[in-house]
Amino acid sequence: MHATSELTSSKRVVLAARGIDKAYKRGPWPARRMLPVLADVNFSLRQGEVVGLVGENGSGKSTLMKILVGALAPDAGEVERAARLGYCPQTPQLYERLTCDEHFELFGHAYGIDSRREREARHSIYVALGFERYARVRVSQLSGGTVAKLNLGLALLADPDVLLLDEPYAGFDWDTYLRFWDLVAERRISGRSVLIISHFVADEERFDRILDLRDGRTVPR
Ligand SMILES: Nc1ncnc2c1ncn2[C@@H]1O[C@H](COP(=O)(O)OP(=O)(O)OP(=O)(O)O)[C@@H](O)[C@H]1O
Repeated sequence: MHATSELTSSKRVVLAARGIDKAYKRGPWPARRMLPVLADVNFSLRQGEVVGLVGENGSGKSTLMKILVGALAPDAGEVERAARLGYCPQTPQLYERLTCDEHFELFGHAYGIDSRREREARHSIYVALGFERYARVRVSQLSGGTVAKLNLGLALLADPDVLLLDEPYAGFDWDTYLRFWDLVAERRISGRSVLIISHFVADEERFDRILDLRDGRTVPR
């Protein structure tokens, strides 16, 4: 793990969750019961931190991520967002008939970025992740790995202060995996924060902190 984690502890908190509970309804009526997934989760992310949230399949990682970004309401607890967030969901929310370029244009409009800045950002994302040659290819014709690059690229487009990534490197080849970590390291140096959730962590030294999600709670490793 990075030696600077003590340094970052003096930095401001950009995202915090306190006392988060979440349960889902399960099973057919009338045998419906509540399945508790998160129980009193407390979490914070500081400026310039790269944090891993690790847990086995079904442990509630995506549920917590959705609550952190505001896509899902918790049953109890609160989330404080003190910076601009970018979110890369586990299942890409893309349009089959649109090309990569068209996605960047569409998301650029949605983020309110002017078209010159959007084109510059798009170009550097293509170069950083190595998929410029697919710029004019429709999503329906892209490989799974390229879809994952586009999904990540769209989260990067508005240059958010905090990047929340749900299983970002699952479909990446080795070269892209290394490019991904270069990109994360650059963001870290420039004071931006990254939260990565995954069911496995191969390179612990790339993170400032790793938290395990176990029995509905986050436990520092
Ligand atoms: N909308 C839903 N309704 C009912 N149960 C749900 C719903 N979403 C998730 N669950 C259940 O909540 C638990 C946690 O799911 P979640 O997707 O948060 O886990 P995860 O740690 O991200 O899993 P994975 O590593 O497989 O992606 C699982 O048992 C899942 O089946």
